[in-house]
Amino acid sequence: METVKNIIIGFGKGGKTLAKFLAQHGEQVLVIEKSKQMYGGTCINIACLPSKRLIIEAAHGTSFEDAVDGKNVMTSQLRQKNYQMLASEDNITVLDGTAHFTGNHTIDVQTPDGHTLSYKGERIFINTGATSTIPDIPGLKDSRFLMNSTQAMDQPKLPRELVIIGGGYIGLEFANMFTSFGSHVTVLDHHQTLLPREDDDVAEMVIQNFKDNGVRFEVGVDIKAIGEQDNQAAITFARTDNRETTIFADKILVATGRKPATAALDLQNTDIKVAKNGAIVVDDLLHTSVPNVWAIGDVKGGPQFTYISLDDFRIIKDELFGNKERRISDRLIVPTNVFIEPSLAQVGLTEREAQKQEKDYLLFKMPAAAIPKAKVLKDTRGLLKVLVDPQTNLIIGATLYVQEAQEIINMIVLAMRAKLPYQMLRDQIYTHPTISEAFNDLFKQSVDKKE
Ligand SMILES: Cc1cc2nc3c(=O)[nH]c(=O)nc-3n(C[C@H](O)[C@H](O)[C@H](O)COP(=O)(O)OP(=O)(O)OC[C@H]3O[C@@H](n4cnc5c(N)ncnc54)[C@H](O)[C@@H]3O)c2cc1C
Ligand SMILES: NC(=O)c1ccc[n+]([C@@H]2O[C@H](COP(=O)([O-])OP(=O)(O)OC[C@H]3O[C@@H](n4cnc5c(N)ncnc54)[C@H](O)[C@@H]3O)[C@@H](O)[C@H]2O)c1
Repeated sequence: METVKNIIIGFGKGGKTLAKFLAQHGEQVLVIEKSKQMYGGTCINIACLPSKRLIIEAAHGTSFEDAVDGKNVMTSQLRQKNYQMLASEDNITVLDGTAHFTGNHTIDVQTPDGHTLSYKGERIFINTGATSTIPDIPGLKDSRFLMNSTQAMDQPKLPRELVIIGGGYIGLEFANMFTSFGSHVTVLDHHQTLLPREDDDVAEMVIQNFKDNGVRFEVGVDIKAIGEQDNQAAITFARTDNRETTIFADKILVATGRKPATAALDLQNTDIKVAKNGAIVVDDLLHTSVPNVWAIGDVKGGPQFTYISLDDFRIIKDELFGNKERRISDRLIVPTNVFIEPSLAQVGLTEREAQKQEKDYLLFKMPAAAIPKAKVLKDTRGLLKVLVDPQTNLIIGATLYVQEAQEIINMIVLAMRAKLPYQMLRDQIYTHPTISEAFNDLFKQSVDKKE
C-alpha cells in the first residue's frame, strides 16, 4: 500500500484549490475523482455555471437546443482547464476512480478499468459534494419523466409542460429559465410559504412576478402519486383542503434538496462521525472525528454554496500554513443570491428577523423602478431594502431584489465587513448609469417601518 502525504477525495471547489496550494508548497497530492465528466467538480460541470449560462441564454432568446449545445462547449472547456490546472503540477496526481475508506487513514480506489488501488493518507480531505434527493412519492423514482437538475440541463428538446417539485433555489431558478425558453411551468411545494426566510413584501413580489410570467404555483400540497397517461406524467396531489387533483407534464424536475455524498465512502469502516442526514460531522476547523481527516464543502452539511467550499479551503490553509485563526464560526456575513429575474440577493438580517430579535433598526427602502439603469435594462421590477443600526450607522442586513443584485450585494458585504457607516455608500461617487448608484438615493432618508 502506497503512503501519500495528502489525499483529496473529490475534485470539488475547496479540494482543487487546496490541491494546487499544497503542490505549490512542495507537497505531494493525490486527487481522486470518480468521473472524467466531473473534473473541476459540480459547480462548473452540472450546477452554477451551466445553469447560469442557460438562464442568460433563455433571457437572450436563444433556442433551448442551441443554448444546451453552447453550454456543453463551455463546460467542456472549463473541465479541460480545471484538469490541466492540477495535472500540470509535478506534485499532483489526478486519479480516475471511486474512493472508499477501508480504515481511518486508508482507502481503496476502484478504477474504471476494474482495478483496486490501495493508499494510506497522512492527511485525507473529503470533498465529495452532495447529490439530488428523490422524495418517497409512489411512482416517482421509476417514472420515465423524472429528471434531476443535471438531466434537466441536458434534455434533447424543451419540455412543453414541466412540473417542478420543490420551490427552493433550483426550483425557482429553473422555473424562471424554462419559462423564458417557452415551457409551461408548474411548481409544487409541500410548504405553504415559498422563500420562507424573506420578508413578506419581498416574497410576495417575487412570486407575483413569476405568476405574471405564467408560472403556476401549488403550495402546501401533499403529492400522492406519479402515474402515466397518454404519454405524459400524471401527478396527483392533495391541496390543504384534502381535495385531490391530477395535472399532466412532459417532464418532472425534482428539486427537493441535495444530500451529502457519503453513502459510497464506507465510513462505517472508520471512526468518522456522520449525522442523520449523511453529513460528515466537523468541528470549527473542519476536522472530522478522526485526526488528520478533514471534510470540505457540501459533504459536511450546512449551507451548500461554491463560495462556502472555497472558504473551507481558506480555513484549512490557515491551519496548515497560517496562524490557525480562521474558522467556520467567523462566517457571520455570508451573502446569497437566487439567480431569477430580477436577481434576489440577501445578506445579514431580514426585517422579520430584526423584529424577532427585538433589534432597533432604520429601514431604507426603495422600488427598483426609481433606478434609471433599471429603465435602461427594461426591467423595473423589484425593491431594495437595507437595515441599519441607528446607534452605529452600520448595515445589519440587506435584501436587493433588482437587476444585477448578484453584483451589488457584494458592495454591501464589503461595507458590513469593513464596518463602514451607511453614509459611505450614500455619499460615494458611482459610475453612471449603474444599479449600484441607487445607494446614493436609497440611503437619503429612512422610511417608516410600517410602510
Ligand atoms: C443546479 C445547481 C445550481 C447551483 N448554483 C449555485 C450557484 O449559483 N452558486 C453557488 O454558490 N452554488 C450553487 N450550487 C451549489 C454548488 O454547486 C455546490 O455547493 C458546490 O458545487 C459544492 O462543491 P463541493 O466542493 O462540496 O464539491 P463538488 O464540486 O460537488 O465536488 C465533489 C466531487 O466529488 C466527486 N466524488 C463524489 N464521490 C466520490 C468518491 N467516492 N470518489 C471520488 N470522487 C467522488 C464528484 O464526482 C464531484 O466531482 C448549485 C447546485 C446545483 C445542483
Ligand atoms: N443560486 C445559488 O446559490 C444556488 C442555486 C441552486 C442551488 N443552490 C444550492 O443547492 C441546494 C439544493 O437546491 P434545491 O432547490 O434542491 O433545495 P432547496 O433546499 O433550496 O429547496 C428544496 C425545496 O423543496 C421543497 N420540498 C422538499 N421536499 C418536498 C416534497 N416531498 N414535496 C414538495 N416539495 C418538497 C422544500 O419545501 C423546498 O422549498 C440549495 O440549498 C442551494 O444551497 C444554490
